Amino acid sequence: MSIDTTEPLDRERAHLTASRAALRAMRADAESLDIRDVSANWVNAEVLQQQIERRIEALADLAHTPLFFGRLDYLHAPGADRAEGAEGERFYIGRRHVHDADGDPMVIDWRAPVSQPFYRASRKDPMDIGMRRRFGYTGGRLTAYEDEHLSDPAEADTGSKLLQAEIERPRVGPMRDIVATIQPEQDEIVRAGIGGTVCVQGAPGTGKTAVGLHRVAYLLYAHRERLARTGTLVVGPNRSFLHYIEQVLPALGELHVKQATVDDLVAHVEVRSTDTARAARLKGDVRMAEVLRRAVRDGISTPTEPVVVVRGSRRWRVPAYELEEILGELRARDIRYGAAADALPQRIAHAVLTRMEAAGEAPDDRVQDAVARSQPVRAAAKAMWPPVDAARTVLRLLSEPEFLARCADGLLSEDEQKEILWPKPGRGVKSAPWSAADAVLVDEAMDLVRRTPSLGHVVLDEAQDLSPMQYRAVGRRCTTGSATVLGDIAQGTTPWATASWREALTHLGKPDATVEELTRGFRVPREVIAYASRLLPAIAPDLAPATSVRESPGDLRVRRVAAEELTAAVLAAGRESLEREGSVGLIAADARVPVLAAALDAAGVRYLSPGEETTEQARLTLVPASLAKGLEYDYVVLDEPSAVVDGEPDARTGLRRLYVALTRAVSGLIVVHAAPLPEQLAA
Ligand SMILES: Nc1ncnc2c1ncn2[C@@H]1O[C@H](COP(=O)(O)OP(=O)(O)OP(=O)(O)O)[C@@H](O)[C@H]1O
Repeated sequence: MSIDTTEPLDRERAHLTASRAALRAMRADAESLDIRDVSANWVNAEVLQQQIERRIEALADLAHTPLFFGRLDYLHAPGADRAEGAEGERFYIGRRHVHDADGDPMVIDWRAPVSQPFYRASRKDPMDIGMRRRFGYTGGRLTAYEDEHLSDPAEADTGSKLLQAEIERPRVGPMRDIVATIQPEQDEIVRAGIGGTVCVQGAPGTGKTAVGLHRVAYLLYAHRERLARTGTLVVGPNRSFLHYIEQVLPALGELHVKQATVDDLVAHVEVRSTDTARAARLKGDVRMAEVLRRAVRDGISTPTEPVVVVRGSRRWRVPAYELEEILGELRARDIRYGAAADALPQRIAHAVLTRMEAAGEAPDDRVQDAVARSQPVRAAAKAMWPPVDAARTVLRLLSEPEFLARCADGLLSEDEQKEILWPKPGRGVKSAPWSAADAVLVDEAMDLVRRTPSLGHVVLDEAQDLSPMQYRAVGRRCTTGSATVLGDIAQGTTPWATASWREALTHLGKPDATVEELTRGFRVPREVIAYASRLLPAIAPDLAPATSVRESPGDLRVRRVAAEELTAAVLAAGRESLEREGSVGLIAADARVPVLAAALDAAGVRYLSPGEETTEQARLTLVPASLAKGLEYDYVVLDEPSAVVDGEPDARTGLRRLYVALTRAVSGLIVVHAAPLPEQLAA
């Protein structure tokens, strides 16, 4: 390996300049396209114009994201049969494809098959690569390169300094893409086929979120048309997290991926109350799916009267027993409640038509439609299979003890039923005291009535925190597509957090998904992860601690102070951290946040809320422990660990919350406490 700054660098800079010029020309071409002559009608023209505008948008030259970050020199032309004399080819690898005026590639998209060896080739398997070159940039300027001759046995494998520099880079601002340094084990997940669902268990900072986002970008490249039709979605735990990650995909040229929380997906009713932990757990229990199925079907009733249809001078009669048969058949079929309701009048009409034919008439489809729409048939169908409003059904379930008892018979104990009933019955869908867990029930009920449309691919981040009913809600949004499920059992902080990925995947409707594990940590320094891992035996005994790829051991300090000095000491630690480069996160139990906010205000220290972008001027964020998940800061000051633990309904959840808070630091962690540390940490 060599880091060189002489002449070859000039050649590479020249290629960069030429590539940027080529990109500008591509954009100018797109801008000057005149579609008036080629599109026959205005609908086509509109669609075409939109596509062109998207292309122009995607071709923007972003000053701070280098156009290419790597180069591959193949030993032979890819695809050529490697005959002697076949010439090797050189490819520059970047965030998007750039070609010159003749259409020859100047930069290859990182997602293209020829780019793959950039991420995967090794000395063991050089993948026909003679040389792999990585480029280093400083403020948009190409300043260094690093070569590996993978087939040269004499060259020592010393690891990449540029990779190391990228990992150690001080953090400011939102999450960035890792496209220049995706690691082989990450690349395998990024490029896994679209057909299957992949679940990734990974310790804090192993790149789960990064991998999930790059996977979406990869799938959009490899299956652009299909996914443009069906759509893609990234699901994250909360708004601040979504703000933190929202610029990664646009930087990769993907501007149209939806991002949402689970609550957003099921926002059919206004959430205005909170459940007890026990009620929320019960409402998230998978038994509720069957309770709801019964509730939705509760109104179905066996006919006792025949249907009589009058046409002209004749009366046609379908007896009750035959109606009952039709009903039985519909009940047994695995179709949505609403679809069955739509089908029922047609079925009854069919029975009428059979009678007409038997009597020598020759009715056609129009007659069948007319019969199906006739008043007696519609009335009978409505009585047998009444229309259902999903939200009203759930409202009744949570308001009427007898209705709940009927639907939950043999599923929920009396005690459990009491627990989930609202203290006061809801009056109407608009004003009822819906909780977040109730909204998920409404979503399930809606899907029982009408099938929820499925997307092509869904990425589910921080998946460990979902309840079985929430997994089902996400799962029905990818029934015909696939999913990437990312999480860490040790970071599960909801009372219903999953204990097993197999189980979670079953609820999601993807029981055959493959489960991969990532163990190399890119965020948390060695000493800090070792400290946090003291909690693992108590919170997730089956998981191995992550290893850290960071060279610096990290800066870990634990300070005990007198109770009355706690806030001042935390403030001092915050100030101390601000003297270093990069972002600072002051993490505290939610209940401690107002006190710390007041202290920061009084001291004139400017601070942000999670999700607000850190800048060179505003680098300190005050983070309630409940929002720390998924975020990272260069330096973390952790206020009173025992308060973080005590903020949760049970000790295990508390320790998991603490584990999340302890694993947000990139460079250093200062723990400040007045109360004794939790014994697992003090050990
Ligand atoms: N291959 C890589 N090259 C450079 N940086 C990386 C790489 N993989 C991950 N990182 C960085 O490591 C940090 C942690 O990544 P990420 O947030 O994706 O981890 P995570 O597994 O989702 O963590 P958590 O469990 O805490 O949510 C991020 O700053 C990310 O950019």
